Amino acid sequence: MNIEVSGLRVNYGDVRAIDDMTFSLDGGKIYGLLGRNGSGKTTLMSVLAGFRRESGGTVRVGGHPVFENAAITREICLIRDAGETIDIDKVEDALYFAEWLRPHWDAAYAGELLDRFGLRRNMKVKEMSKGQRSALGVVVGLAGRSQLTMFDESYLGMDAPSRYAFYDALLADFMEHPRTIILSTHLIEEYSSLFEEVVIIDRGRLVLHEESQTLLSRGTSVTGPAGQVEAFTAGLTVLGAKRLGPTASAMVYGDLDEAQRRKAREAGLELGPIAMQDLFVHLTEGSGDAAPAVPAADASANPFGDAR
Ligand SMILES: Nc1ncnc2c1ncn2[C@@H]1O[C@H](COP(=O)(O)OP(=O)(O)OP(=O)(O)O)[C@@H](O)[C@H]1O
Repeated sequence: MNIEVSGLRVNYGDVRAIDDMTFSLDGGKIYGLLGRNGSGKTTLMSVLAGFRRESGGTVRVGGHPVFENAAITREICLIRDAGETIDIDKVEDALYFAEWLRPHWDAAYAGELLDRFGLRRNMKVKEMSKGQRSALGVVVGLAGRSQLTMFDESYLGMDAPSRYAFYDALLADFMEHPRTIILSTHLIEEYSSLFEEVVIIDRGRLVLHEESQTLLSRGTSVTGPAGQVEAFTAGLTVLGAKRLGPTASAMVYGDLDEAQRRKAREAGLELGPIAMQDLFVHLTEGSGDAAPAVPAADASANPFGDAR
């Protein structure tokens, strides 16, 4: 299910949570929606799900407006952090409700997932732990097989084995039943390998939307003799650097061309990937401007700082 967002604005009274946001997603992929606290992720997903009306601009899912459009919202599922089932008595009631609501509901798969997360049908939702409630949300989200499925930090409270079980289940089920999945998370490194494309927002504005691989290719770690690392990175955008004895390692933002890579090799430097989380921090720090620029002062500052 494709998504087109054009000039979107969402206000809460005087607060503008989304400001002139435009992007489009082809659908049929797993997307990461990343942004710092209060950047507008939940607001954006609420509008995509039809829970909230846009204040301006347009949102189309599968080519149709979403708000108060039952034909399209029945194909959309948004699972919030504590699960969307919190006012429901028992797990079995949550499943019954989901089956009634979701046209592609797979009851057998829901049963499998309950076992995988150690949930029982007769459990009372209000007596479940936060992690168990999140797991129930995940079961409802996955077994619903909605054309557009969004998980808004739905892993909150889930322990590491449960989160890994979620990633495995999500990927396996997505391969068998491709659909559009949007995951918002602050656990960027845990999730990053799932994302085919990434949308980063900051203070209600789009920072970037691109393939994960393209984003990752913008960052390079440079490791080797400290003097050589410093000489090589002079004039480049250095996100961070550390030094251990005679060896230093720096994270560089921006494409390195073949000549630069050759120069690095000749200087005995090792080039490697850097983590998506480091790129995210760089892209969203400071002013929150849409352009992923580093203030000139940062580029010229000595990134090796006190470590020298
Ligand atoms: N009901 C509301 N009333 C007023 N302001 C709100 C409301 N909900 C959200 N906001 C504001 O809108 C902005 C975006 O909030 P939103 O919850 O969408 O961010 P988020 O990216 O999901 O944050 P987090 O990562 O902390 O969950 C914030 O400035 C927030 O204070």
